[in-house]
Amino acid sequence: MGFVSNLKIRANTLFEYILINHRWVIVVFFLLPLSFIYDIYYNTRSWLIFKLIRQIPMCTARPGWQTISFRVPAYKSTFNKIKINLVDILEIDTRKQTVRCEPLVTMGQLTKVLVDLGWTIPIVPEMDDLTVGGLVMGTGIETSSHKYGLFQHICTAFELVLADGSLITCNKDEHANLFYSVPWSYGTLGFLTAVEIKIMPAQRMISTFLSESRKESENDYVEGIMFTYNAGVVMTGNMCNSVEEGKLNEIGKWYKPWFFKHVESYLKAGRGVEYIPIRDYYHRHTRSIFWELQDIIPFGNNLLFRLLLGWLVPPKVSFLKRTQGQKVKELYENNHFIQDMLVPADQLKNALDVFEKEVKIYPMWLCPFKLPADPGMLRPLDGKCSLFVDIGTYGVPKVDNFHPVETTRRVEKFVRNAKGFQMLYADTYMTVHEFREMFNHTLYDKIRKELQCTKAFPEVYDKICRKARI
Ligand SMILES: NC(=O)C1=CN([C@@H]2O[C@H](COP(=O)(O)OP(=O)(O)OC[C@H]3O[C@@H](n4cnc5c(N)ncnc54)[C@H](OP(=O)(O)O)[C@@H]3O)[C@@H](O)[C@H]2O)C=CC1
Ligand SMILES: CC(C)=CCC[C@@H](C)[C@H]1CC[C@@]2(C)C3=C(CC[C@]12C)[C@@]1(C)CC[C@H](O)C(C)(C)[C@@H]1CC3
Repeated sequence: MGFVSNLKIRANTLFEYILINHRWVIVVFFLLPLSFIYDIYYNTRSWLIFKLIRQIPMCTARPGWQTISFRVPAYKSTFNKIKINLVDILEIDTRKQTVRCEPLVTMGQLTKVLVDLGWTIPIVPEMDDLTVGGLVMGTGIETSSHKYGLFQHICTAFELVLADGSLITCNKDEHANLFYSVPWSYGTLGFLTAVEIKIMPAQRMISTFLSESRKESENDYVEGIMFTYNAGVVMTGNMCNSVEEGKLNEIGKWYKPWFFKHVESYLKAGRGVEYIPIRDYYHRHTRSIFWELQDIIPFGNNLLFRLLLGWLVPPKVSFLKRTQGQKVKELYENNHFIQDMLVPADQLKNALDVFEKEVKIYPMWLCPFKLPADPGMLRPLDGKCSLFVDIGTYGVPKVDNFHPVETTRRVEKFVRNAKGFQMLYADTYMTVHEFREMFNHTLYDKIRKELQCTKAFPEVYDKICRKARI
């Protein structure tokens, strides 16, 4: 008789009767074998993880189609994917003038929270969905970069989980070598868990002054768009709080013309000043995805379309990517050129000639930036802080002899010889040797050895080369 019968519990079913009066039946025939199988499963899993998976390099589990680049990383299907679903802004310290945020915080999310509180980050890379993690591990640039440098130069600390599982915080004073090696390392030194970024007070408007001349030291923002080889518009902007009567232009409103089309109208109109709300300015190229949306929705800038559906635009880059299919992909591969090349300012004229000869794509984006002489992957040639220009070409080449690989390789060669750099979200056809010639690996190699990254993470080249992307 089962001991529970003394408690006068009535069994309603046979199963309950056995459970109450003869529990050993369940335990011996079911629970013991189940416990045995459970232990075998977890022990085998643990053994496998330790022996095999630890030999497989790691990457983040963020799906390839979500990333802001043309391709999907091939390694996402073979590497050990580590979930880093950290999506929040952690702390805004107005006394220290910093914001601490997690790697999946996006630019759109960050500017919304900060600007509402009267703050901003000095460089807000264009496109709402760019993430802090991607911008730190890759790079970020905007029209205030002539003053503040690249995205990495406004970051004051990185918090990472290293290959051995330890958590480390690095900045200019503590673990400085690691701090300078993280930018452009594409997740090959550790997993980023938090970033501290400088903030500064934001004023509500930006007055943009569209003219042919530019005075870098006096302007908060400088941007150029070339519409032909000979004609372009230079925009300089400053933050301000008041608006001149009749000069407010809320370019972010859904019914407004696409920004680059609006800028183009200044080719005829000549100089002009206008006042733009700060977030509208930051995300001015978002609605038209620079000028890429015109190839996808040819009537997207038509007034009727803007009035009716403009509020839904743009589609998410990640959704476009997810749904493009093989044929569209091939079409883009063979007839489209998407590159950002960073060249020393004194090479700008030569670079414009090369782009005119090789691709003839307009509009062309020009964004000056300052490159401090910090240690790391990017080193200005003479070891002094110098001015560079990002030349952004996105579109269909208008030359007869365009060949996706050969043309890109010729442009890459020019950039290497000019001591410039290629942005690595785009296709790169450089060999590993050419890549190491463009990017200084001295500190990177040292840190990888020190942190025992060899088995845990691949090298940058193996994540960004053409072979690693589908
Ligand atoms: N205005 C601008 O400056 C623009 C910049 N870009 C480019 O877009 C890219 C950013 O796109 P986004 O979609 O945000 O980022 P991605 O998801 O493309 O990530 C870029 C790289 O950063 C690594 N990475 C991201 N988060 C972490 C983390 N927490 N720990 C370790 N590694 C991490 C990724 O590693 P893994 O492969 O393992 O996931 C990947 O190699 C940048 O490379 C930038 O240069 C694009 C448009 C405009
Ligand atoms: C430094 C700066 C300002 C870079 C801007 C880069 C953008 C113009 C690039 C980044 C991602 C990008 C390559 C992308 C595309 C166009 C150019 C983009 C937006 C598109 C939308 C073109 C159409 C394609 O079918 C597809 C959807 C895959 C891609 C996605 C990524």
